[in-house]
Amino acid sequence: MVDYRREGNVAILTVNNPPVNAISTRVKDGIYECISRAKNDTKVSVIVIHGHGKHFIAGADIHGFSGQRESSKVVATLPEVIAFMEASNKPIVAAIHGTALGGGLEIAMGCHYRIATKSARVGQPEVLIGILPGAGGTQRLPRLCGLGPALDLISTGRHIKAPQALKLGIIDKIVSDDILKEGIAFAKAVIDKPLNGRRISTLPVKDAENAEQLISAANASVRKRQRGMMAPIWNIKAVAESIKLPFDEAMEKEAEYFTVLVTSSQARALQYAFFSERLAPKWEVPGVASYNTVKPMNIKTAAVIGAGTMGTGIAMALLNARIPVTLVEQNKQFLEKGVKMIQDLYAGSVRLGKLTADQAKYLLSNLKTSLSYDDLSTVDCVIEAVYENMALKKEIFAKLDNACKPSAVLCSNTSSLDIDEIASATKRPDKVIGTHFFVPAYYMRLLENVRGKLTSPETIATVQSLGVRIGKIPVVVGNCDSFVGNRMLGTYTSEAQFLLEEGALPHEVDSVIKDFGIPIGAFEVSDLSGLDIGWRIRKERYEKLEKSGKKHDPNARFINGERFSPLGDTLCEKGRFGRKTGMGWYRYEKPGAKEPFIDAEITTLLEDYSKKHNITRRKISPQEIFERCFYPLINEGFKVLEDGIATRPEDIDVIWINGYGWPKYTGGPMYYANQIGLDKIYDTMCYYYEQHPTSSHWRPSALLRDLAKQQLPISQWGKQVASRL
Ligand SMILES: CC(C)(COP(=O)(O)OP(=O)(O)OC[C@H]1O[C@@H](n2cnc3c(N)ncnc32)[C@H](O)[C@@H]1OP(=O)(O)O)[C@@H](O)C(=O)NCCC(=O)NCCSC(=O)C[C@@H](O)CCCCCCCCCCCCC(=O)O
Repeated sequence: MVDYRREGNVAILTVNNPPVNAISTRVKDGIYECISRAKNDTKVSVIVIHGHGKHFIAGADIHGFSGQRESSKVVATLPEVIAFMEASNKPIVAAIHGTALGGGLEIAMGCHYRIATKSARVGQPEVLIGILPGAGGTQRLPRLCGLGPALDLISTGRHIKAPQALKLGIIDKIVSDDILKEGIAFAKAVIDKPLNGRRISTLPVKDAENAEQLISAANASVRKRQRGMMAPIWNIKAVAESIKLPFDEAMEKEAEYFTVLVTSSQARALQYAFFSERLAPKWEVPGVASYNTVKPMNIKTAAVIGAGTMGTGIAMALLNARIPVTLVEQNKQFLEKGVKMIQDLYAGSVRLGKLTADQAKYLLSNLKTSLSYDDLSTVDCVIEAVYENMALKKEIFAKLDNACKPSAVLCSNTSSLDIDEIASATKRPDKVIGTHFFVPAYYMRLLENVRGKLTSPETIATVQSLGVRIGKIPVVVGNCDSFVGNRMLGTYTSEAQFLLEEGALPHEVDSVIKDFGIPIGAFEVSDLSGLDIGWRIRKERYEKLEKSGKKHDPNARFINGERFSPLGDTLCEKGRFGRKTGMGWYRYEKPGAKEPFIDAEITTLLEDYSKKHNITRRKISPQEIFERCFYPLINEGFKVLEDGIATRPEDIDVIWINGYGWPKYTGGPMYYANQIGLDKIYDTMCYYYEQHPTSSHWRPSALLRDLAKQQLPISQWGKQVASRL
């Protein structure tokens, strides 16, 4: 785990714990033993610590916070090991490449010098997994780089690159990529330098005079950006101790606050989410294939069909990953508008300093445009991103099938339509797959990859690997109406509207949703994305119904015996499409304005509606709103597992956290269900199903029922499903 060797008078400690050199008990013990050995070795004058593989040290082993810890041979805790390093009379140099994160940076700060390669990143990301830097990070970082930057880095968890770390004084020098050679050379040059002033714990905190202002600004930012999370508040509190107490006493506070956080349910949920996100790309279709049995195709070039918001966003996601893209539209004007959208977004990134002008120019140089599918004969992958219309999509896929080389993978960005039907328009259904991106596609991390009945494992592997390459978290799901995310969302949006019919107002429903931690309410989001989008899809369904001989009544509150709310259609008929028309479920100052206001017209419309349908409006409690919005959604997640549409509860959680703003600190809907108690959810489902028998989303899932009855956690779901098959 930690190797020791000596080169002349330099002791070299190599941390070797793949894949990221995380600090396990054995690594911690190894560092302690090697430092002791170097201290006692009379031939050693200076010590270099570095990491084997891609990283210096990416922090403590996260598995250790909730699992069983290995017993320690040397007993000293990590903070004690770091204090032992700092007290050494022989200089210690941290030679950093890859990342020095969390406990890795804390170890580096226990050293007397820190050098790093230019591409190295450092940070204290503990807050993101619900804890705080518990090995002196909250006390040494403000002494090293100042209170303001330390508060920022520790409360946000963001990583910074070596050049910025150098500016902040976190590292002493940027060196070439031959990090060990550089470390040894640097160490030799500092052998005789006095260590006074190099032991960070002995230094005063920089910027202490502005402490009050800096701490209240940090707290204000947390309230705004990390609402509902407890870790950022405790992180700030721990850093604030650095200006109130001497180092040793503040370290005791750090340990006390660390204990509060590490035992919290938020920390457990965030750590579960951390590992779930890393599990998602490792897809598995039980009994068929999995990520480690199939090789993906290498995508060298891609095309995107449709230059609207979705198509241009997808094109940018590909361009950002240096994949040349051909953007195709049927109409020159649309194409030019799309290209302008991309150019403007890159120009904005340049203005914000996220890209240099040269980088933006390079990215744009990989964008080609075309009005003809004939230009797609050599591309490896095409992503269709036109509006949701089956006939149109089938027409496009038939044309793509003729125009593209036989090995090309054909993807549809549909958010709800049947992939098998789309694939049936081609002679290569094995190469057809859904790639459901989320708006804005260049930013949102979720990619829901929808496999059809005939999609080949190689095609699945290809889009999963492409997803990782373009910085997404790809999740494989099965084909059903609206797939996983939108299928579960459907229960929530329907129930939100039923609540309006029965007495709630849009802002009342939205505030319960936001209080739970979802950043935007159901009605706010509907106004943001445009009510007309759902209306168009529904109108297609009404037409289909009519074709099958069933007349659609615009006032109908039931379709095929299932409760339905026509309220969305009513608003659209009045031209209330949401923000873009200045009115939807809310009123806006003008079309396009962002701030929603409660609209008296909507209140009247709802009252009239309820009267017309003989519904007695009543005050609906926040608890009822909560249960009615979220329990059917969770229940649908269980049904999705039962149906084999999702292969793991973790995948559903990743979808909801990364595509729908579900608060990560609750772990996602499936993990959260366990926290509420599966029996409680099941009983509540039964209660509402009795009251609302015409809403099938209240029918409890059999899987939920079985687990609840046997008092089993969701982790046992696989066995339950298997036992019924
Ligand atoms: C490092 C990354 C940036 C790499 O990203 P990349 O995309 O390249 O790769 P992946 O993310 O896919 O990761 C690859 C692989 O590695 C696994 N992994 C990554 N990091 C860790 C980790 N830290 N632990 C375990 N495993 C990790 C990952 O799961 C993948 O595995 P797979 O099987 O899927 O291949 C990126 O990975 C990243 O950002 N990692 C997380 C970095 C991080 O969060 N670091 C902080 C960790 S927490 C920490 O360091 C806490 C410290 O402050 C120390 C706290 C000490 C506490 C001691 C308290 C004592 C209190 C005193 C009490 C005294 C009284 C008493 O004793 O009683």
